[in-house]
Amino acid sequence: MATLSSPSCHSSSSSSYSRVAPSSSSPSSSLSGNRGRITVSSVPKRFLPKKISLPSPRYWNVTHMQDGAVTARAPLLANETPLKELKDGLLSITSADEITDVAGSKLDENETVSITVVGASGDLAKKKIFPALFALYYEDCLPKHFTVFGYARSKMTDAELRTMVSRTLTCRIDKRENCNEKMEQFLARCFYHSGQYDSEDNFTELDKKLNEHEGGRVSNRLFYLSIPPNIFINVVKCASRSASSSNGWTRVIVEKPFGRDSESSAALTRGLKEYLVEDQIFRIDHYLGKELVENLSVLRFSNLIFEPLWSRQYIRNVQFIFSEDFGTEGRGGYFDSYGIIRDIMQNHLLQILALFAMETPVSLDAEDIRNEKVKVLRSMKPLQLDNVVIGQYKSHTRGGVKYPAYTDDETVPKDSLTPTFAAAALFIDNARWDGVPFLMKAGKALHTRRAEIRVQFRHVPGNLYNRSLGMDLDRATNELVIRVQPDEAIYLKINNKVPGLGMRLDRSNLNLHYAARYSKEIPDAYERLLLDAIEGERRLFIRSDELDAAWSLFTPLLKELEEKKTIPEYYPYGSRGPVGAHYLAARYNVRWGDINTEHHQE
Ligand SMILES: NC(=O)C1=CN([C@@H]2O[C@H](COP(=O)(O)OP(=O)(O)OC[C@H]3O[C@@H](n4cnc5c(N)ncnc54)[C@H](OP(=O)(O)O)[C@@H]3O)[C@@H](O)[C@H]2O)C=CC1
Ligand SMILES: O=C1O[C@H](COP(=O)(O)O)[C@@H](O)[C@H](O)[C@H]1O
Repeated sequence: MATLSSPSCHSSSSSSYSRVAPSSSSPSSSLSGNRGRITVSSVPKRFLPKKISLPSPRYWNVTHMQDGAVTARAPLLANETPLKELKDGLLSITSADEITDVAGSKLDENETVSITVVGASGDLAKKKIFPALFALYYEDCLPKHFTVFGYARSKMTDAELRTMVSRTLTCRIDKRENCNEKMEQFLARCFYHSGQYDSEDNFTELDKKLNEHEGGRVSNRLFYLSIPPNIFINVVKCASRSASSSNGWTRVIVEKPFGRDSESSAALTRGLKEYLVEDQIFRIDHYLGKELVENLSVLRFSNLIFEPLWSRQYIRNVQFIFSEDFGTEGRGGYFDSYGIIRDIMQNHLLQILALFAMETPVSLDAEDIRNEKVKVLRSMKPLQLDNVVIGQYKSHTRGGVKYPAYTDDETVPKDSLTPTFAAAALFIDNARWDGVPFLMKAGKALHTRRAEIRVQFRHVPGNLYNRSLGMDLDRATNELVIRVQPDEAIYLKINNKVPGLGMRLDRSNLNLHYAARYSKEIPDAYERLLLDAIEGERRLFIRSDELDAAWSLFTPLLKELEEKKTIPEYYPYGSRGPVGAHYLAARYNVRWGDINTEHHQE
């Protein structure tokens, strides 16, 4: 029998999460997946929630409790499996081998998952979605019975889709064994149906094909909307009316942008909810699937040393930095009606900020985490124009190579004022963060590609070594850096003595460098998120109230920028961006942490 320990998609979750409310009076209340076994020891009944939404079996949650019977749910299991009865108010489960195989070969003989990539001919599908699905297949994370369907208007045969997909598939550096064989097996499960996005008839044809592949099993269907947002509702309408599952679940992954402002986002949500309930909607923000973003909560909540420092008392400022060393090449048409604030800040950076600043959630359950994130977002003041700097890249020639201006893109109007760079100062009006500047900076066509979180700590009060630290005490404060990409790392800058008989201080890094620490290749964010959607785990997807709160912060500013036709500060392609970002930070006595990196080995 396959067990939890075998597929590597489980190795990352060798310890799992309990839904049981933490309490000092609770006896051992952990629910841990340990090499194929679930161990729950002596959890008092009062700590078990009455009703739990669909769980992720990767995290092996107890899902349901009724009349004293406790059940856990595996990913693709139609019927919940009773584990053991509650006795005297205590749950005592030591082994649950009968629900071991997440990939489903034992448990879901009668179940199937069909993944339809709508917009299969597009850039995202080729670049990210098909490769992520293959990676999941390679890692044995997909259920035994699964089918992938590409759907788009372009005419293509199954064979042509397979050829297109095969060009983008790669094996992990650390896993090349049987790679070609696995690719062939995966491609044999990929099919294509050409159709219009607003044709119920075309979706009925798709439904027929899906039924044939599902072969009478319980059908679970995931639709990935990898299409421009103006056709989301058409597709959801047709898919839900003509191609949703009749006896299993139907879920829809929606790609950003989720609107342009509060009103359009609310309209999109209303439109989606005409055909789907909130639990069927998986709004993806792929930054939430990145390894180091996922690690943020682990770092905070499983290490004693960080959480006590995580407040205005010890933290001077926090910085969220995103930069790309290329422009909008190829995506100018989309980008020009959104700009960098909507493209990166309102979603990716704000989501990371919410995770960074939230209070400890009651549990790792999706709703508990999302509740805390919403609270942070709702505690923030809408962004003010004078707390924002915007920029746009202009052409630049370096080493004989001419790099284009943003407006050189043929799909961008020559007089476009759309920002390709923005810096902003945000504040959270709650007891933990009152007065702490949360700075964001995001830009395209800058000198480097990186995404990181920087936490700058306060000065040491009455520091005995102030004289040895030099004039610039700010630079001598501790700084925690979480480098999301590239070359993932978490490091803490500390002061130390230079070895020798004298007393000279130096700055060094305590460094968790992922490439040095782990030989395993880090999975792409889309792999984690696709697997979560298949398993019904919503923790890393955006709930509609989170989205509303996020738009409320940015909508007034975005409108003001557009109404006033604010002119962006122009910066050369490949530079560090507008100097205005430094003045903005200086207003809050902050220096951007990424500026020093050239002088220090990080
Ligand atoms: N590409 C990326 O890196 C990222 C993309 N996204 C989002 O993911 C979604 C898909 O992105 P991407 O693949 O780049 O998009 P594309 O522009 O490549 O569009 C995907 C497919 O949709 C169809 N399509 C394109 N334009 C239209 C139109 N005006 N009307 C009807 N159908 C159209 C085309 O298929 P056909 O003509 O065959 O029907 C196309 O192949 C978008 O919402 C995007 O914002 C999010 C993050 C990153
Ligand atoms: O969502 C988006 O993200 C990409 C950057 O993603 P990454 O995972 O490569 O860092 C960005 O290029 C794009 O403009 C934006 O829409």
